[in-house]
Amino acid sequence: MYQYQCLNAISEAGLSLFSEDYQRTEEMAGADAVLLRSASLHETVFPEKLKAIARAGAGVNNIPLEDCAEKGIVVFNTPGANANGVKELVIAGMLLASRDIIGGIEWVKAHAGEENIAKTAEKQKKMFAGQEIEGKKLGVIGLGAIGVLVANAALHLGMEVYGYDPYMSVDSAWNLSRHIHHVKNLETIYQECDYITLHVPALDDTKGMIDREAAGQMKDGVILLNFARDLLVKEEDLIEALETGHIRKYVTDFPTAGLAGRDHVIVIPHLGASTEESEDNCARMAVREIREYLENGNIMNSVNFPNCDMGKKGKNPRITVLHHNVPNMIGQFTALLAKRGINIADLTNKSRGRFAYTMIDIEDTDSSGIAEELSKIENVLKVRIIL
Ligand SMILES: NC(=O)c1ccc[n+]([C@@H]2O[C@H](COP(=O)([O-])OP(=O)(O)OC[C@H]3O[C@@H](n4cnc5c(N)ncnc54)[C@H](O)[C@@H]3O)[C@@H](O)[C@H]2O)c1
Ligand SMILES: O=C(O)[C@H](O)COP(=O)(O)O
Repeated sequence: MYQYQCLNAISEAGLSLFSEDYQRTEEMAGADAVLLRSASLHETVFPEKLKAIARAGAGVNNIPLEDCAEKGIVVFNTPGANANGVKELVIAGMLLASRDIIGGIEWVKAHAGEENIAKTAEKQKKMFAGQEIEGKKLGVIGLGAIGVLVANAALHLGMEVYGYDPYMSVDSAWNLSRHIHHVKNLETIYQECDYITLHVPALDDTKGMIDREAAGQMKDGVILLNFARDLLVKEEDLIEALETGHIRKYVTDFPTAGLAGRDHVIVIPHLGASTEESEDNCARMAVREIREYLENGNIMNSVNFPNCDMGKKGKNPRITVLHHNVPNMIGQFTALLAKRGINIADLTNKSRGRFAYTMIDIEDTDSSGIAEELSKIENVLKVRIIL
């Protein structure tokens, strides 16, 4: 029986995919797997039994990935599963920033109950006039699952789209419309675009990327959208640019004390992925990843270990070893099995940065004591025998 814990509300469409071999627990100490959305794990002391963490979503800056890897905990996310939900909200954000829809609706609310409201509205509506997005230039920074969808959708709305992503995947390249200008530097985006939208993860080299210098290169009156992470923008520099009107509007999915209620800022309470469809998609993918790892040892969509797949486990035990990516690990594993007279039916080893993963199918039914012996090898992080 496997135990799982949910640290955030995870859609039933996903949880119902757990078989009767899985039981929900409220205690992390007993959990084999944890599912979460944006709950922070940076202060968490991880229990020995924990094997997997699945982030039902894209961003993993709420999880200490290296720390988890050192403890032999595989962390997964659900790439692309909420991208459409975010794309739709970004388009809404662009429209809200272009037309004073919010101001207009508030005006109507304030005049509720007035007999002559229709007549007054016709007189007052010039206060809420705006501009159209068709024909304007949009810069998309980060052409991953969300960036590509936003870029293609904006193109269909008649915008001229510039995209920047030096690390773009082949999949994204396939999905991106060829009508998008693929630019090689951020300066072009800053200097050309009327709207700029951020779709990069919060990493060391992206945190604070929108600072005074970046803002200074942008066009006067630019509209900036941030549905990626608050940390990408230096708030004091942003506020300065908003006060001078250089940045005309900032639309963000991340409320902060400094921005909530401020003029020229539209703050949404992190709703990008909060749609029925995205929540269901993320939960389903997260549960499938956990089941595949716990039951077969296969890793797909990990963000701290390499992906590795040996198919469905056969009738004999499968040994899985998470370890540091250093020489002679496989030599030591196979020597240990050879010493016991155990033949290997199949073996896969994959590495990713400092970490690696080895899966071994043995031609023997008796695996007793192997896990203990393998665990003693230096640089081994976690051993599992899947029976
Ligand atoms: N608002 C929300 O609810 C919501 C929902 C999902 C994701 N997000 C955020 O959006 C981010 C992007 O999500 P995604 O699903 O598109 O992820 P993704 O991994 O598919 O795409 C990220 C893209 O950013 C690119 N990138 C990385 N560093 C870059 C850099 N320095 N300059 C330019 N491009 C760079 C990568 O090459 C990749 O193509 C997530 O990391 C998360 O922080 C927010
Ligand atoms: O990175 C993500 O997937 C989003 O920020 C969504 O976060 P949420 O699952 O907490 O809504």
